Order: sequence, then C-alpha cells, then structure tokens
Amino acid sequence: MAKPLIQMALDSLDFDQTVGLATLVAPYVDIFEIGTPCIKYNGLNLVKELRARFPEKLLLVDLKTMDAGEYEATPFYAAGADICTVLGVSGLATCAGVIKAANAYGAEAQIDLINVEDKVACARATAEMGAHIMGIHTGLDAQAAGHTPFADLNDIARLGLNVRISVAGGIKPSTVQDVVRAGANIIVVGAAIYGAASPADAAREIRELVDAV
Ligand SMILES: O=C([C@H](O)CO)[C@H](O)[C@H](O)COP(=O)(O)O
Repeated sequence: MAKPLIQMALDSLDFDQTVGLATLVAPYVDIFEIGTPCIKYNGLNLVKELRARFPEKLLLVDLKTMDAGEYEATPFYAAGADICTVLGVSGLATCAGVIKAANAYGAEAQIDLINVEDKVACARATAEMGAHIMGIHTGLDAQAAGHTPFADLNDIARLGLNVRISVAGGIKPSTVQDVVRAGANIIVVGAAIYGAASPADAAREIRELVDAV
C-alpha cells in the first residue's frame, strides 16, 4: 500500500492566520484542507493564495456541496483545487456533477459520508460512478456528542472499493496509528495540530507516528 498522506485541516476563519498556519506545518503534511467554515468565509482568493504559495502540496477544498455539484465545484478546480468534497447525503446526481467537474480538470472528487444513514450503500454507489476518494467523517458537532469515525472506517475499508479512504474526526497522536492500520489512505488532522501549543511540533509528531506504522 502507498504511504498514507497527512491532511491538515485549516479551520480558522482568518485569512492570514490560515496562511501562517499552513506555512508552519508545511514540512510535515501532504495535503492542505481549506475547511468548510474557512472556504465559506474566504472563498476563491484563499484557494489561489495557497495554490501560489504551495505549488507542491495537494489542496483540498472542503465545499461539502449539497446541490448544483458541477456548477459549484468547477471554479474551485479552475482555481487550483486538487480535491473538492461533496456530501453523500446530497444524492447521486450532485455527486456525479462534482465527479464530472473533477475529471474535467484531472482532479479528484471526495464523497463526504458525514450523516449518511447507509454509508456502505452510498460508498458503493458513488465509487461505481467514479468517485476518487471516500471520506469517513465525524464532524465537529458529532465529536462534541462523543462520536468517533472508527467503526465507519472498518465498515468501508472492508468493502475493498477502488477508491482511496480519507478519515477525519478528532484524530490525535494516540489514535493516528490505529487509523493507518485500519486502512486509511488519507489521515485528516485539525484541532490536534492547530490547537497545540506548537502546531509545527504537533504536525511533526503526527508525521513521525504515521511513518512509523
Ligand atoms: O471537516 C471538518 C469539519 O467538518 C469542519 O469543516 C474538520 O476539518 C475535520 O473534522 C478535521 O478536524 P478535526 O476533527 O479537528 O481533526
């Protein structure tokens, strides 16, 4: 299996703070995620700024698209996004639109399975349509209610679909190696890095733990 990628979730609303945090953790991560609140607040300009500053990094824009998939995602791919997310709960037509936009730019579409009731059925159907990445995601509100992404990860990993699996939701140093061993290809970390006293040290620790598996 290819080495798992580490994705840093940039969830601040502040443009300069986001660019500053990205700069601090850049040596240790593979993908910058512009989180949903951040992209809603800052828009395409932030995509263009990060694309220009970090041409070697993959850039995920966490649009969590719910409708008008192709129309909404196209400008973000055009601005340099490598991956955009679309909600599995949006339905197959919207997911198909984002997949179409991704393919038009040689990029990737990620299905976010957040709040999808039958995650296995959604993963199977969207993988069949050509989705590139399946996102197992326990959102911030669900985390606050005590939920984790681990059971869902096991359910999706055992399907053996022809997609990469991304996992997000409160991943921290004590759990990151279990996530890798359970079959994740992309490990998303937000608060455990940006909430640490030294985000760079926290990112380096995550990198060392992932590489050691
Ligand atoms: O996607 C996220 C959330 O829905 C807000 O957009 C987070 O970026 C994702 O959950 C990763 O952050 P942590 O859970 O803090 O690691």
